[in-house]
This record gives sequence, C-alpha cells and structure tokens, in this order.
Amino acid sequence: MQNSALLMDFYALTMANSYFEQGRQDEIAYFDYFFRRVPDEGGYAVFAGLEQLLDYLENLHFSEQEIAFLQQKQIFSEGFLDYLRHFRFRGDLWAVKEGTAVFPAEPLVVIRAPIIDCTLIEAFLLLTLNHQTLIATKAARIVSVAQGRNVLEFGARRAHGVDAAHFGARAAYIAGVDGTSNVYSDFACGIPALGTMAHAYVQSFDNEYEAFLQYAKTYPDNTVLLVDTYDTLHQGIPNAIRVHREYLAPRGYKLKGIRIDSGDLAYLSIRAREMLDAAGLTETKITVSNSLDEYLIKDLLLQGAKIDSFGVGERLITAKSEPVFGGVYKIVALENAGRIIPKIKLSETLQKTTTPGFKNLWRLYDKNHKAIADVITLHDEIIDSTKPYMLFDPEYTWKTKWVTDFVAEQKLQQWISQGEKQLTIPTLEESRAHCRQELQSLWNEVRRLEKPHGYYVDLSQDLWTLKQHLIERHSGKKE
Ligand SMILES: Nc1ncnc2c1ncn2[C@@H]1O[C@H](COP(=O)(O)OP(=O)(O)OP(=O)(O)O)[C@@H](O)[C@H]1O
Ligand SMILES: O=P(O)(O)OC[C@H]1O[C@H](OP(=O)(O)OP(=O)(O)O)[C@H](O)[C@@H]1O
Ligand SMILES: O=C(O)c1cccnc1
Repeated sequence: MQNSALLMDFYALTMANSYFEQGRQDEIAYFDYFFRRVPDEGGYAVFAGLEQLLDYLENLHFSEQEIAFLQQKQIFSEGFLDYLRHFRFRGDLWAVKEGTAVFPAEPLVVIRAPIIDCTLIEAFLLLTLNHQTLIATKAARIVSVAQGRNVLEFGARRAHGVDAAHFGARAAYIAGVDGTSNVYSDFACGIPALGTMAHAYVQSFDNEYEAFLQYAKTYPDNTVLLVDTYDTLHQGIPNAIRVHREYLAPRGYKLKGIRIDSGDLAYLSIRAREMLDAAGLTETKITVSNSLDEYLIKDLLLQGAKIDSFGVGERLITAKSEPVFGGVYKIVALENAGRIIPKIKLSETLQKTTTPGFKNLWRLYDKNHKAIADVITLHDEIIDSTKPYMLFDPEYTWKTKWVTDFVAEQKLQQWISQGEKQLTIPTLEESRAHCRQELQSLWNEVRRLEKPHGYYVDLSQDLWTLKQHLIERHSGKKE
C-alpha cells in the first residue's frame, strides 16, 4: 500500500470530524498501547514493529485524491477536510525498544498528541505492533527450545499476505531466528536469505542421484540436498553420500548438508547422522522441516534427534497456536490548560480496568542483571536505586517485598517530539542483540514454555493511589 493514510477504522474519521466540529483539534490527549495476556500462556512477549510505526507517523498525510474521496461521503465538514489536507502528526511518542521483553499491562508505547492525531493513528499502530510483536514472541519461543541450533524462517508461502511475510520475517529475526527464505527481507533489511532446494528440483530429473549431482556441480561449496523425495534412508542419504564421494570429495569439497522434510524426523535424523558419520561426513549438517513449532522441536530434541537446523514455516509466520496478539490502545489522560487530567475505563475485573495517567515504565535488576520486577510509575517519578524500594502487588496490596541493591532502568524512550524524530532508529542487528540481552536478563522460570512464573508488574504507590481514587470516583462512591 503506497499511501496508507486511509488505513484506519471509519469511526476514527467520524470521531475526529466531531472533535474538530467542537473546536477540540488542539486538545492534547494521552494514549497507551499495552496488552493483557501473553499468547500461548507464555511468560513474556517480545516487542516489535516500532520502526514501521515511526515511519508511518513521519509520513502520514492525506492526498487530494483521498480528501476528494472523503468529501463524497458527505458527512465530513469542509473545515475538517481542510484540516486533513494539512495534517501532519504533531505529537510526542515514547516507547520501549524493539526486542524488549515485555509483560501484560505495561505501557509499551505512550502517545501525547492532539486528540485528532491520537484518534487517526489507532488502527495502523495496533495492526503494526500487534502483528510484529505476535511473531517476535512466537519466534522467541521457537528459538528458545532449539538450544542454540539454527532456526530458519521458511513461512513466506503460508503468510497472510505480502506484508505479513516480510514484516513477519523481520520480527522473527529480531527475536533470534538466524535467517529467512524470503529474499525480499534480505534485500530490504539485510536478514540473511538462506535455503536448500524443493522437491520439484529433484523430481525434474530422471533420478535422484542425477539431481544431486547437478546441484553439486552448480554449488560445490554449498551443496545442501533434500533427501526425502523417494526414500530417505534407502535412496536419499545414500545418493547424497555418493555425490560427495564421487564428485565433491575428489574436488576438495564436502557435502554441506541435507534436509529431511517428512517421516519420523527424530528417527530419520538419528539414522542420517549415523550414515553421514560412517561416511566421514561428520560436519555435514542436518536440517529438518515439516510443520514444526516450539512443541515439536522440544519433543524432537527430547527424542534424541540429531538436528543442526530447523526450517520453520507456517506455524511461525501465522503464529498458528494463537494467532492474535491482543494489544490495545486506550486513552489515559487529557490536558486542560497544561494540567493532566487522568482518565480511566472501569471494568468487571481489575485486570481490565485501565491504568490512568501519563506514565513511565521501570525495570529493576539485581546485581547479576536479572530482572526482578517492572514498576509502572507516573511519568515524572524517579526510582532511586540508592534507597530500598517497596514493591507491592497492585491487586493484593498486602503482598509486599523490599528490594535493595538493585539497578533501576527506565524502559520508555522518547522517539518523537512534536512530530519530529528524536532518536536514531536502531539497526535490525542492534534490535536483535538487544533482544538477546533482554531474554538473558529473564529468569529461566519466566522464560520456560509451559506454566512460566508470573513476572511482577507493579504500580508505584502514587500511581496506585491515583488509580484507586479514580475507581472510587467513577464507581459512584465519591460522585
Ligand atoms: N519424531 C517425531 N515426533 C513428533 N512429531 C514428529 C516426529 N517426526 C515428525 N513429526 C511431525 O509430525 C507431522 C507429520 O506430518 P504428516 O502427517 O504430514 O507426515 P509427513 O511425514 O509429512 O508425510 P508426507 O510424506 O505425506 O508429507 C509433522 O508436523 C512433523 O513435524
Ligand atoms: O511446513 P512448514 O513449517 O510451513 O515449512 C515450510 C514447508 O514448505 C515447503 O513445503 P512445500 O510443500 O510448500 O514445498 P516443497 O515442494 O519445497 O516441499 C518445505 O518443504 C516445508 O515443508
Ligand atoms: O529453502 C528451503 O529449504 C525452503 C524454503 C521455503 C520453504 N521451505 C523450504
């Protein structure tokens, strides 16, 4: 989509028009992006998609053609349409870095902007952050169980569209996969494009040996052969070894790898390793693929599979086990004559009740740089790590814990001020390195796949008091 200004929900425009008609176009509002639950009952999510959001905000404008299209709807005032004609995002934006490990209820992006700006950007912000954070989170789970083995993203053909393929590959790379089959993602942002061969290549020859031989002739120093087209153990692997022996070895090359894409991957990889080793091919790598995900990879390794590399497609690129990341974007304050007026949305449960106000996010680390807890504070609060700090559960407030000897780090950074970019956007490699560090800072108990330890996300005393005050006010007790 070349110009995505109209990629928004229709109600954003109807509300914006109404704000405009009330003369509220300069009224400042605060919105938070946060989520309530980690997919797959996981212990953490990996934040991604910020670069695309920043690019969008920098370039957002309405063309004459789009204005004319809106005019035809005959529900928007001429004044509002003229306002859109000159529209540029004028707000401020704070966000955690891409690759940051994040937890439910935390403000991951905070927007302070004229209320019309806040309103118009909702859909793009949500779809971009929800999609990439979903895939990054899924990829982190997959990479975590591979125990240092390579994970390659093979999903382009199964992705839900072109953007999903490319930005999915990007998010997966931030979260630790080693490469992608998607050449565009290499061209566009330097994610190493890698791959083996398809069954069609093998089938296009009279026999498998001939296919392998011709491939080896084309790529003698990078011969990776798909060995499961006919019979993995009786034909595929023997033919691969034969090509090595008869063609590659005499020319000083070694068979680089094989890929197995069907059958019992644990059993076949163990037998393949034995056969390759017996032929002196101890360095030849074994890649497997076939509807893999974190559960199957964990299971294969438990079965003693001899695998060096996992190709993971459909279940990663679509986050098949739980394909929705429920990040939301909620108003948390308005400004009136420079004063911040916090806003709350009440709900049946405390978890769904929004946390009001202009806020900041802190992470407390112990001396070994392991994350102890996150604390959401009011924006101008400082957590002084030279003094003991009391953490308390925002729901069960009697559960308290004093922490001492800790390091406090602010997780939100200001990326945009009054519409202008403030910080240099990290490279993909920097975001990936950041993600690695972030995941290392989490305890294994928080990272584990199943029934992870709930990580503490607390409110500061001042923020808790503010929230409580608003809950009481709006639930009728003080009105
Ligand atoms: N040892 C194993 N333990 C657990 N799951 C496995 C094991 N080996 C393979 N699998 C998984 O089982 C599924 C098998 O898929 P499927 O039923 O399509 O069989 P297939 O081997 O691909 O057959 P086909 O030759 O018809 O493609 C895949 O998701 C694969 O990753
Ligand atoms: O199973 P996934 O996790 O999505 O991994 C990608 C799959 O895509 C390919 O199959 P496909 O049948 O599309 O093509 P092929 O002829 O190359 O095997 C590949 O062989 C994998 O099985
Ligand atoms: O390179 C591969 O082996 C590959 C690429 C895309 C999909 N499946 C496999």
